[in-house]
Amino acid sequence: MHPDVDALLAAAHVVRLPLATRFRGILEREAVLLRGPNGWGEFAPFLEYDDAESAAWLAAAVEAAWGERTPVLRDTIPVNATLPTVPRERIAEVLARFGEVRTVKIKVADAGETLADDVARVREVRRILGAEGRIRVDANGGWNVDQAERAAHELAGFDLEYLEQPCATIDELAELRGRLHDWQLPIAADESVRKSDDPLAVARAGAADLLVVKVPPLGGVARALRIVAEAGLPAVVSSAIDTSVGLAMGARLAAALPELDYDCGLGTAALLAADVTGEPLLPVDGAIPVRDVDPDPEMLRAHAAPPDRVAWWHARIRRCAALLP
Ligand SMILES: O=C(O)CCC(=O)c1ccccc1C(=O)O
Ligand SMILES: [Mg+2]
Repeated sequence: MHPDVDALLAAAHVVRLPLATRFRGILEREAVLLRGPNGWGEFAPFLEYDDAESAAWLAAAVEAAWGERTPVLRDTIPVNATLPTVPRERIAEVLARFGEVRTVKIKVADAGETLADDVARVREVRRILGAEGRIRVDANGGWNVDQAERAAHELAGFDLEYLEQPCATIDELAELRGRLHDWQLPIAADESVRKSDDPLAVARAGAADLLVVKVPPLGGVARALRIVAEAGLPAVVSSAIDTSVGLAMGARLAAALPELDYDCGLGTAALLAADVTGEPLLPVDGAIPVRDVDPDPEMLRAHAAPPDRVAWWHARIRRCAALLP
């Protein structure tokens, strides 16, 4: 199952794709697509991640392209729209990229934004979606416990589905969860799962009501399935501004989970201005299909990263491959 590093480099296509809107401060997304005997995998840890963290992403890409497939239980995955921190006037236009979705995840607590800005965005999304729509917010750990409690208070009238990673640490999440208990506002853990040495610690601490799980940081579909089973909590599968190849990896996990009660964060092909296939995994009627994605060689060529970036990614793959189990 494990290709050696020369096989990995021979299988690698490094691309740089434009985003339709700024996300996490970036306007372009670099990714490596790897073709193995069993399909395609994606290796795209964010540029600032260290090698230890990035090695899990490589393990996931290798599993996708060289490993066995997990049996799937469903053939489409309901997804949410993901709303980056955009001005209120642009919200309708960004959401329209996702087509007909019933669920929106709104980024909040971004640097330079006030709680009033976040509340205004949530209000606008509720107006667009109507009372039936589902809204969740993701603070990426940007609030302390008091700020998060305050935000929960201000957002109380908008019938939120859950708060994703309101605070950075497991202790803070546990404290907040205690304070919000009477409010019936669930807390989802994302970074506390994918960036922790122990992805089960947050569940063991009783610090979250549900888990956000992503295939690459958890080292693959098989390991992510084990983590969800051991945690014993509901899970939402999400992504990281992946190409359609990476989204297909997430869809496979979502399709294999025994229970899937929440719409998944796998609609983000809508945030790309270009993808690697002419048949991208864009949401249709609020869902994406579970299927293999084969990049179009023409599109890989058209979006090939510049030579210095290819060399940078090859060096990163070499270092991460040395850390694989
Ligand atoms: O979950 C989603 O709706 C999409 C993915 C997403 O929000 C995300 C994308 C890139 C990096 C971090 C995150 C995150 O969930 O925190
Ligand atoms: Mg998140």
